[in-house]
Amino acid sequence: MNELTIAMPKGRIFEEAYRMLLEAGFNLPAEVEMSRKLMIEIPEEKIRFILSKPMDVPVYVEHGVADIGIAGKDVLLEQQREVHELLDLKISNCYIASAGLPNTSMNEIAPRIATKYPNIAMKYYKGIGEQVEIIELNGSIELAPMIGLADRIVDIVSTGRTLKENGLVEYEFITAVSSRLIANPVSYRMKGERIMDLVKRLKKCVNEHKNNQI
Ligand SMILES: Nc1ncnc2c1ncn2[C@@H]1O[C@H](COP(=O)(O)OP(=O)(O)OP(=O)(O)O)[C@@H](O)[C@H]1O
Ligand SMILES: O=P(O)(O)OC[C@H]1O[C@H](OP(=O)(O)OP(=O)(O)O)[C@H](O)[C@@H]1O
Repeated sequence: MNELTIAMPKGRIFEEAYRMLLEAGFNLPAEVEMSRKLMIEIPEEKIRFILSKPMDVPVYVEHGVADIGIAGKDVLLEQQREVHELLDLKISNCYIASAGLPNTSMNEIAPRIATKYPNIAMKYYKGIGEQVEIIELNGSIELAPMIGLADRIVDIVSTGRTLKENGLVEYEFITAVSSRLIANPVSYRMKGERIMDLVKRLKKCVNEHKNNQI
């Protein structure tokens, strides 16, 4: 059996993704103790996890140091890397939207859009024929309209709580987001059997989740 290196995003997605691997029958420790370790070896399954920032997962997979990885569709759309998207895991669901102060229209000339997703935002506004100026931020995006840095933000919305608590309203839905299983194209060819077995088992979990929701 080939050794498989899996890039896992630390933070929000990790817990749901790890639980799914357990459900898929992989022989993993029931709980991963929260340590500072960034690489976890599971010799029984010939699996090695590398834990990275969510935005970095496609980088490891594209370079082939991880065979597969789990990444948000937001990250994949933003980065457009050379990786295969194998399966929608339908976890960590949220969406990308534009938002701003209530009852305000955008500046007529080059409205300013604050975002952690410059490519997604640029493509969206280009698509609707708006010429915008992108202001790239790394977090706390909702601050931007409040303090006059931007007319609108383009950011993730999940519960809507952050928008509400900062007095912002949603203007346009841009795209739905969930986590995806991705693979390095060479690994996909060389370790195809192993990767397809994993896809099959995870697909079964995705379908079971769907059936439980009906
Ligand atoms: N409410 C949410 N806010 C942000 N990301 C979410 C949310 N719900 C689901 N996600 C998914 O989780 C991923 C982000 O995870 P997380 O919030 O742990 O990282 P981050 O805050 O972007 O990273 P960093 O560690 O660099 O601050 C996104 O790429 C998205 O796919
Ligand atoms: O709709 P909600 O459930 O409120 O979730 C959306 C918020 O969560 C994310 O922020 P995060 O907590 O990752 O903080 P940061 O982007 O400011 O680092 C996102 O950027 C929104 O601000």
